[in-house]
Amino acid sequence: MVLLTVLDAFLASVPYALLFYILLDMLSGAPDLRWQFTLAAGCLLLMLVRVALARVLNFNLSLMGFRAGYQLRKSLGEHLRRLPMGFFYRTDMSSVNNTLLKDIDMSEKIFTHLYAPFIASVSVVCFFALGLLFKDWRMGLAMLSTLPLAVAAFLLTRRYARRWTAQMQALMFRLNDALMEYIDGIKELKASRMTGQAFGRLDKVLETTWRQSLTAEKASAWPVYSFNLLVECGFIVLLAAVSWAWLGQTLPMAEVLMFLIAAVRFFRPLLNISMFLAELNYFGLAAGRIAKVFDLPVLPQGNEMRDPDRLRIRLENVSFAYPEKPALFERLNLTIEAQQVTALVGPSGSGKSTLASLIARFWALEGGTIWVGSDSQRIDTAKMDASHWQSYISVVFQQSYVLNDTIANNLRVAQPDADSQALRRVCEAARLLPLIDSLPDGMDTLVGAGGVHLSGGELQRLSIARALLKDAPLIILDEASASLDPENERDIQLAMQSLTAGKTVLVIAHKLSSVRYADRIVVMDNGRIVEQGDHQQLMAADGLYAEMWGLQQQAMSWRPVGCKTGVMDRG
Ligand SMILES: Nc1ncnc2c1ncn2[C@@H]1O[C@H](COP(=O)(O)OP(=O)(O)OP(=O)(O)O)[C@@H](O)[C@H]1O
Repeated sequence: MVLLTVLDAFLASVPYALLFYILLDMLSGAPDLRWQFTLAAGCLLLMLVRVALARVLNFNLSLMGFRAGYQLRKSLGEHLRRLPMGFFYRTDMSSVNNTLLKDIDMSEKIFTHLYAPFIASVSVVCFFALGLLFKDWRMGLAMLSTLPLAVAAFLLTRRYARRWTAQMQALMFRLNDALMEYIDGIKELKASRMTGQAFGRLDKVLETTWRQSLTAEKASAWPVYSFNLLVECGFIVLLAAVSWAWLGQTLPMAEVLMFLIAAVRFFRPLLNISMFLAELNYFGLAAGRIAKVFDLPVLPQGNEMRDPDRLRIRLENVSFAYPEKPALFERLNLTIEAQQVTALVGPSGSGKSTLASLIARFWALEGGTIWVGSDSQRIDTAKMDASHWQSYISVVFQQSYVLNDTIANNLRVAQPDADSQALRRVCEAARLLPLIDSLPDGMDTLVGAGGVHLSGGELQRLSIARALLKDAPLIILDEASASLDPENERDIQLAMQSLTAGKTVLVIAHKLSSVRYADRIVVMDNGRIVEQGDHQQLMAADGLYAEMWGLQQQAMSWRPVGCKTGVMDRG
């Protein structure tokens, strides 16, 4: 591709040499029209060759750009997939979005917009400089006289400009974030009548960005300004040299004209080069940000592909701490029996969700082991291939994730080749079928942003249907903590019964009544397991569980009175 671009630049320079001979002939005492036509026809032919070449070049460069962008996005996506959950909690995701959307776009642009023009400009400049030096070294030197100064000025001001370029990009990203924050939060802001304050905040960011970006824009243009100014001074030096040589009769008119025409052709790509180099500054910063994401350490995983003989999970001396936080679990031990329902209960913040996340390997342990399988064939889950282990698990979060796609495609995330009968079967079990059949496009109805709105309960049932389709032997359920209407709640309970039948189930429970019949209830408090047993045993023990049960029963018997004052009274 480089050779083709250089060839194209060479072909672009040749007509100027032909022009010289046309001028020479015109200014001679006996112009030869046939000779001039032949040379002009040569120029035309070169132009046609260049048109054909440009098609090949543009097509291949676009292809290279899209391929590079595709590969980068794919590898970045793969890398993000292998990062621990901690990254997604701690990192400002808008910076990752910016890297994924803007920085990679910029890398694509390098190929589609910069690569060929840059090489072509450098080649044209080189061909012209060599050609003119060869023709008349004095004029050639005059034309190039200010170039070293221009390069030095460019290099000197580049460092200063780079700082401002970085600042300008940061400002743009800040502006994007502020806009996204405003748009994302507009529903809640409206509800709490705070759009005015929030817009004031956005307005402030807009104003600061506008003011600072003006300064930054001026500063970052310095290298291009100084380079262009000094390069153009070269044209003045050339004019003086050409006039001096012509007056001294050491330069014929044809060469005077040729030098002047060629100078215009020489300086234009030179000025372009400075713009390309300035754009390369932006690319350098984007490449740095992309490299930073690639440098993030991934969740360690093994390559064990054995299938566990049973889905019995044993946590042995498990220790874990969130980054920059004190230890949450220290030497925690727990067994989750195969094909039983184990419920995790406890006060908010006691560590229920974290425990489930560790089993699903969203995080790496600090110490201890999570085994799967019977005692005779136990496998360390940390040594298993992550995708292999996750193929055994279905997680149903209380806040379900929905793609902006059809219901069918949302379900097929769990099993891409599932046929429509399988989809209907799981939707029936998840109590979604009546809703889907009432929609005009049925399974092909679009949901998510821009599609049909689904209620919280319906979304959770969609998530259950997805888990049913995956048919994994270990189910982790994060029970909805928010109150649902009785009908929705009953539907979800029935859907969950279908999902969990015959499986190993771990339920993170917020309402004790819903796990009353669990095979085992594990009570957590402050990162420790304080009690375990079935409902009867725990009630008899009269500990934390019995206390929580009593409080929830009391809460259930409260009813609102005096709606006008909002006072709650015990019924
Ligand atoms: N991503 C995180 N980063 C840092 N700390 C976290 C993170 N997630 C949870 N924690 C902290 O870990 C502790 C346990 O949280 P966890 O969500 O596991 O409790 P939980 O029992 O599931 O709570 P809830 O019933 O309110 O959902 C809490 O102190 C919480 O603040």
